[in-house]
Amino acid sequence: MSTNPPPAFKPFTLALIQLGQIGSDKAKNLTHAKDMILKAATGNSGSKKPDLIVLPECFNSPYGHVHFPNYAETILYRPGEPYDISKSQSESVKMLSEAAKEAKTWIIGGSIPERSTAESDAEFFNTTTVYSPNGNLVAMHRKVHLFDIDIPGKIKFKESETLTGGGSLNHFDTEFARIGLGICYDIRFPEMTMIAARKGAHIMIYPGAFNLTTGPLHWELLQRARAVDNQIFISMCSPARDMTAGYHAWGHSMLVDPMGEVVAQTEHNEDIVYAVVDPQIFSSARAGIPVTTQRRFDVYSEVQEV
Ligand SMILES: NC(=O)CCC(=O)C(=O)O
Repeated sequence: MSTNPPPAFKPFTLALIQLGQIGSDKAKNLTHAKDMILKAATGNSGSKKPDLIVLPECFNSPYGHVHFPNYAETILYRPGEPYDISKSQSESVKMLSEAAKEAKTWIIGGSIPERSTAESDAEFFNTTTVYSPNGNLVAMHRKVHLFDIDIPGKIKFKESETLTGGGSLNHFDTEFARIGLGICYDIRFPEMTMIAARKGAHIMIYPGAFNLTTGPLHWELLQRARAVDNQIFISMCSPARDMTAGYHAWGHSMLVDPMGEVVAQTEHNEDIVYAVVDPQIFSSARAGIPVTTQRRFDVYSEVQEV
């Protein structure tokens, strides 16, 4: 993770694609995702063309641990090293790179199941990749906290049946902001957001896919909590809800500002949410309630290991 000073925070337009039609046919999933990126890139009547487009978690595959190995792609990205897209073994990476170039926008490519190597002893990750407007792959994040839950009678899910958790925290810099990365369940771990905020992130973006049990209770609450605690913007981008799929996503893709207000959101159908990320709210929240300068690290140090 870079420790350079963050870029100046400038207003930018975000487009969250709450993608529908994610089925078992990967080629169709990729074609539809690209079409939606190009549609999102034109903006809507009330907004300018977006600077950054975000896809949801697991956009090229059905969501479920049995599917991950079958849909996984080998990316072989090494942070800080140039990446030759033309030699990439990942069709999703190639599509996202082309889409970023055609749309001339930054893209956070939701997430895909990733295979660490082409060898038989490969590990599998839930991975997001990031593209600059010239189509370069510039950052990657592997979901750190795997979604392993069991709420009797409601939902049981165990990503760790086939996935391994990522081992790093990641952000990237654009010409308008420093952007921290997480994936879905990662939002339940405030440490991650706190570290990103203290490293200068202006916004944390989480491709995600909550469900019909935890979604209504926690989806908005967690985003507002992380936003207020850290006085940064928080956004989560979900797939659309498909009641014929094995996993029912909550939807409600949204952007929350540093005061904890929901700036924009949608319901559960396929949709594109456009929102302006306004640095003025970031500055006024921090000036009015100056917790970022009132922290008592002298007191907290004793609980670091608890
Ligand atoms: N895909 C996920 O990580 C789902 C997380 C979730 O639903 C939760 O309640 O947390």
